[in-house]
Amino acid sequence: MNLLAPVRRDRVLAELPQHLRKEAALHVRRDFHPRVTCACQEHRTGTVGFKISKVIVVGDLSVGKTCLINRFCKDTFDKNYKATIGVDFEMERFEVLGIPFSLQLWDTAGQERFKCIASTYYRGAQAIIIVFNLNDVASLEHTKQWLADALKENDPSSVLLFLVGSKKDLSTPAQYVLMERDALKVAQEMKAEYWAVSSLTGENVREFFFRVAALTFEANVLAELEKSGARRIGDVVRINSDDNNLYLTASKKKPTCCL
Ligand SMILES: Nc1nc2c(ncn2[C@@H]2O[C@H](COP(=O)(O)OP(=O)(O)OP(=O)(O)O)[C@@H](O)[C@H]2O)c(=O)[nH]1
Ligand SMILES: [Mg+2]
Repeated sequence: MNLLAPVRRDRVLAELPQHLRKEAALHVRRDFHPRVTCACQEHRTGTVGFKISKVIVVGDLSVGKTCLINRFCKDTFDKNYKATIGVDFEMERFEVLGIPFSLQLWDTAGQERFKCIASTYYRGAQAIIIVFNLNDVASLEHTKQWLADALKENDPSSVLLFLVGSKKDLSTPAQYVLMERDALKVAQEMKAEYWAVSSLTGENVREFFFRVAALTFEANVLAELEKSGARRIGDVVRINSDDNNLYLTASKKKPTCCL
């Protein structure tokens, strides 16, 4: 893979992609954080343009993790089940607000016998995608355990969480409504952003990964700004301490400028 090849035109993000459900979103701002927009305009994003952010995808066997990644990265869908053995990964390059940004998508095995190998790849993730099957309530219940395992290897205070219901094409509207109600509750408990997708039809797949790329990028730039001391003392820059953040955890002081 050539890291220097131009970014595909359909991987260019000029605006913040929106959440699916406001009840379970990482934040509900319409635009990128003003500091991020400002830093990108001035090319003050530190190492973000050169960084590859790691995203891990976990969940029960056969919920559709591999199909989800393949639909987005290769625009393909295979109706035959081929279990992932250990892990697999795909690299996807974006341009966000004019800055190159790459996501490394780690597709892990859901089968118990491969879990041990897969879990050795959990460390250092900037985002965790927990997938369940919208037509299988047990797979939703198991997401809590998948999350707990993934968090053992990562910093819970900085990692972004996404709870994704798969195989939306297989549920009737009435079944979907019931499942979504439960899934939103789980997402809120986890402080995860909720999505529902179909890799067969492609519904919401692109929107979802664009959101992952945008929020991971935004968190990275904010962390860089914080690290580089480009903030004023007492002006805490944290993605999870924003006014519009539903999962508010810390007290905050509103930024008054983009520095
Ligand atoms: N109808 C439908 N079938 C799907 C969808 N996504 C995946 N599948 C099917 O579900 C089965 C399992 O999909 P995979 O993507 O291999 O599942 P996985 O989560 O990667 O499984 P492991 O690698 O064992 O953990 C395959 O037969 C897919 O064709 C979807 O959106 N709709
Ligand atoms: Mg797989």
